[in-house]
Amino acid sequence: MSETYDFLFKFLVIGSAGTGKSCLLHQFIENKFKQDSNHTIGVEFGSRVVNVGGKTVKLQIWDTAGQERFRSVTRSYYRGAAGALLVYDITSRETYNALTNWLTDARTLASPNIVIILCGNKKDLDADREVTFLEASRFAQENELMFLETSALTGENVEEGFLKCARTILNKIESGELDPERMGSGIQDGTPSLSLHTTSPASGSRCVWVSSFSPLNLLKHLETSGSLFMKSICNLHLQPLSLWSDPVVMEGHL
Ligand SMILES: Nc1nc2c(ncn2[C@@H]2O[C@H](COP(=O)(O)OP(=O)(O)OP(=O)(O)O)[C@@H](O)[C@H]2O)c(=O)[nH]1
Repeated sequence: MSETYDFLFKFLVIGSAGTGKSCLLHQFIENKFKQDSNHTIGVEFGSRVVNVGGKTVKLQIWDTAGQERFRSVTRSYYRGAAGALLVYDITSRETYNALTNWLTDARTLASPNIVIILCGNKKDLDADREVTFLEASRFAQENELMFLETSALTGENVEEGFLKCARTILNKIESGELDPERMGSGIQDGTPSLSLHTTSPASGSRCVWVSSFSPLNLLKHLETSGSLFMKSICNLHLQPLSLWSDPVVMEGHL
């Protein structure tokens, strides 16, 4: 179905493996905890339309694999992201110590202006905490990040994290600090979009990928990210069905 919205923001969810990135995305999209979450291979995708400050905003969210072996693939998705959730696990100092590397990647590969919210996830496991709220808040302050502790399990602060990030981007657009027209801003206005659907007969799951791009950005996107990655790992063949019929304009087979 075609959706109308005022803006589309590209978001990333980044951070070390096992911190709960996929569960946070799932909680935000489905409003429930993802049981038996497995390591993400490459990237996964979700989207949701939200209302922020009187505007309708579609969040196009790329959940990246935290494992080092996927780093070169996931890095290719950073370009042009407007916002990011940078996730660590409050029960793992190792994931907290890795934050600086993730932050450097986000600011160099996405955009120096990317709006980032630091999420200390697994807040429900307070008894096993290895990172205090205070030290993480200091880190956030020193690095000009917003900060929240979240729980993908209980849902606490999950919606707030995504919305806070979106609200900040919108404020920056309204104040003129961010220009949505700039190439690579990670922001599109609500012009008609194309959807990209793929089907996996092997797994029987449909809509492995569903994403929307304005027509102008579609070819660029296909060149730079989704299709190349999918082609490289899954031998995906994309076939245009019809360029202007919404929602299914392309179909692929794994
Ligand atoms: N208690 C608790 N467990 C969580 C929470 N979020 C995620 N988990 C668990 O943490 C593990 C990893 O979660 P994922 O969402 O797969 O982690 P990820 O960051 O996406 O991992 P990669 O895909 O490898 O980068 C799973 O066993 C989840 O059940 C949370 O808020 N609380």
